[in-house]
Amino acid sequence: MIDVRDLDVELGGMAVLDAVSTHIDEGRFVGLVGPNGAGKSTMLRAIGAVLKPDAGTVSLDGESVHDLPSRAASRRVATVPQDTSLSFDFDVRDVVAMGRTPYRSRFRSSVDPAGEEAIERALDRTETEEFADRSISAVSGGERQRVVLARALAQDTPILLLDEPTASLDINHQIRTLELVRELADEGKTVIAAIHDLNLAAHYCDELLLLSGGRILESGPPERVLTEANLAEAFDARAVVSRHPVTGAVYVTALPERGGDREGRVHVIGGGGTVSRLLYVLSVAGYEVSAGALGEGDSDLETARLLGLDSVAVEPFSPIGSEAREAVAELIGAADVTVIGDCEVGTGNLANLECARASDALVVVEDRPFAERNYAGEAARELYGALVERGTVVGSGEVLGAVASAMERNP
Ligand SMILES: Nc1ncnc2c1ncn2[C@@H]1O[C@H](COP(=O)(O)OP(=O)(O)OP(=O)(O)O)[C@@H](O)[C@H]1O
Repeated sequence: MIDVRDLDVELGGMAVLDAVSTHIDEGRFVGLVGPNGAGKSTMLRAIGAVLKPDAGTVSLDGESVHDLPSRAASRRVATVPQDTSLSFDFDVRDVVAMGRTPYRSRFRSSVDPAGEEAIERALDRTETEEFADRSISAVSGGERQRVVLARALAQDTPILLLDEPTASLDINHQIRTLELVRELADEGKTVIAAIHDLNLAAHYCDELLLLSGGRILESGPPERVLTEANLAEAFDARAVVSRHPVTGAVYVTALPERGGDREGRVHVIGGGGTVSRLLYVLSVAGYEVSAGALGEGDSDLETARLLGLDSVAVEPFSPIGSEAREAVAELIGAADVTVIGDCEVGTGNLANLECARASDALVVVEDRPFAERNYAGEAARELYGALVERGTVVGSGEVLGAVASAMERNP
């Protein structure tokens, strides 16, 4: 159990950590997230007794880490620093063996019965065995990062502190490393890791601590911490938070700032991925964009959600019910311009197109000619034909211009 109480750290005359308090239970995997310079490394260094705080305490199972003799502290906490460069030229296996230092006597060439096994196990779990006999100066940056993790594992501590453990790793090893760290936590280790990739952090960690300007802005399960408001405050970034469609984990997408100069509301009718790009382009241009109705599972709906747009969702592959129809009518009523994407004119879209009739300013995207589309019967064809006649028909590359003109005509 780690208990951090009112931690203050000043560096170079600046308050880097300001009254930081938190409590971490055994076997938890906690992700430390926050912008550059927030104080993540400093917090890890203070918890790992690498740095003495100016005020406050860090207790491990009730004992102050800063009062423990260094060997005792090293048997409790292992740290993998951000900078893994080593200034000596040992073989990888010897570097990993250094993790056993806290268990070796300085006076006798004494025995560390668990040592060999711990070293082999650490090499095995970090997949560094294959280059164990190579010099540490002859491995890549990412391989070295795994070696330093192996050294920390060989240290066999109940607490593991990792400062950006995946920073120089390829995508495969990022996942493998975090899977390993997850396993270690499930086996009972308490892990705190500074992680820049919010989505990896959300997927693997039990809890997140969001640090900003040396203070904890939020802590708790990923869905509580990674909110649009918290991300805006901590990172000064526009981001939308959704659920990853495959893993179900909280998923953050950082967006470019809205262009800002385009004003007005645009409603988009699409489906089957025909308007995903369009939703993005209109939204980034600055418009308030809404979409729908779209079937659950439709990639256009996923995009709308990722972009944080107003959308109407319905059961997939079924006609749009009266409630959804009303919602669509309301969005179209509020919009200055309605855009019909290059989508199917099938049963699914029929009610949307009927609602679009009410729009005073219609832009119709036609990458495929009228005749080549699929229609759900003659009535659908007629309805669509009527909309085409009333609207401005453009290719998908010209939509932004067409929307701007329609806005001007319909202020
Ligand atoms: N030795 C030092 N002297 C003065 N200021 C320092 C020192 N070490 C760190 N800082 C400052 O303390 C702040 C916090 O640094 P820290 O490394 O803890 O941030 P971080 O959240 O880990 O950042 P990053 O994501 O960039 O690694 C930064 O503004 C940094 O410039």
